[in-house]
Amino acid sequence: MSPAELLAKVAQFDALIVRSGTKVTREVLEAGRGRLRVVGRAGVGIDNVDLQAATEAGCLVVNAPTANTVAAAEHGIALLACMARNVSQADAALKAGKWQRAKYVGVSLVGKTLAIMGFGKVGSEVARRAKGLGMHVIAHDPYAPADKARAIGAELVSFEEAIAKADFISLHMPLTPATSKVFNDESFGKMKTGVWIINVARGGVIDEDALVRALDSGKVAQAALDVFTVEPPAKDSKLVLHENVTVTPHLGASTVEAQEGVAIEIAEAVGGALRGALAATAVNAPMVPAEVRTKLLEMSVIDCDYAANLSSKSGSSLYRSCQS
Ligand SMILES: NC(=O)C1=CN([C@@H]2O[C@H](COP(=O)(O)OP(=O)(O)OC[C@H]3O[C@@H](n4cnc5c(N)ncnc54)[C@H](O)[C@@H]3O)[C@@H](O)[C@H]2O)C=CC1
Ligand SMILES: O=C(O)C(=O)COP(=O)(O)O
Repeated sequence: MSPAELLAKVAQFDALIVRSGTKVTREVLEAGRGRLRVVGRAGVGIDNVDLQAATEAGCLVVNAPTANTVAAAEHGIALLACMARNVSQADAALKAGKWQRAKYVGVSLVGKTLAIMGFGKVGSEVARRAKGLGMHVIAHDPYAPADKARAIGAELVSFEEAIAKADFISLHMPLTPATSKVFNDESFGKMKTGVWIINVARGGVIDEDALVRALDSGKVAQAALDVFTVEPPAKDSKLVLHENVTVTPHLGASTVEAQEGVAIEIAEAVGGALRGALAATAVNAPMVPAEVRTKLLEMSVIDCDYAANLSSKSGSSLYRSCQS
């Protein structure tokens, strides 16, 4: 649907399920007021949903946090290996009739230091795989427990230490106000000259103009990017067209297996949230006497199925059910 079509139709639905391409703006949430109870993000990152506006509209936001983890990690590893061996550039050259073996000498991964920025579900799976490639793995994550990293053979370090020591840096933190453009002129300046960057997280964590400058100066040897500040990026984007940049169109979660898993995970999450919303409606229904409402709230109404069932009953039977 186009944004205009979504605005026109959203009020007809109790739940809306989106991927990253749909922006659930304040305008969309306002248009859905009165009917829309749940926004399901069929994937991990919820930076495309206006959470404040959703809260104000009384709309629950749920995601599918686990089903695409491996797909995203595998894509990160694919980009890492592809970039280190100039696969996309050599492929384009050979298809243009150029047999350039000397131009496309790569670098080896074994023994190199990989910094994982954001040691959550995807980051830790990338770490596991990188260990298998013989890389030395360090990680930065202000919230990850050190024993989780140790179990994988990775060392948790500060932001400064991670970016200063790494030969390769792979980004796996969410896009939040705190992570917006944390990779900028200043942080590129603190990295090793000739560092390699992989981004399967969100384009917005990098200042893209600063990355172009770092690529032009040779500070960054190459970058492999699955995500961009604006998607799709402009056709004449200097970053996308840069000869030392490998790009994919936000494909991290796009495997057959991941999308099947995400579909199931988000259906369950949205179903659960709708039952919860119905439970709240049942408890707050005008025919529920105040003392029964108080009792139900004391019980926290943890049995959503039961409460949802109540909401579908007529006034008097609802009252009797609440009493019992
Ligand atoms: N390219 C793609 O198709 C996909 C992209 N993603 C992106 O990857 C991100 C990570 O996904 P998951 O690992 O599943 O999420 P997660 O929530 O398991 O991990 C994110 C980690 O980042 C850490 N973090 C938060 N702020 C940080 C900071 N300032 N510096 C360093 N670490 C910080 C958190 O503590 C957490 O451990 C998602 O938010 C999403 O934006 C996820 C799946 C597919
Ligand atoms: O799960 C995520 O955070 C992703 O970035 C995947 O996005 P998509 O559902 O493929 O548009």
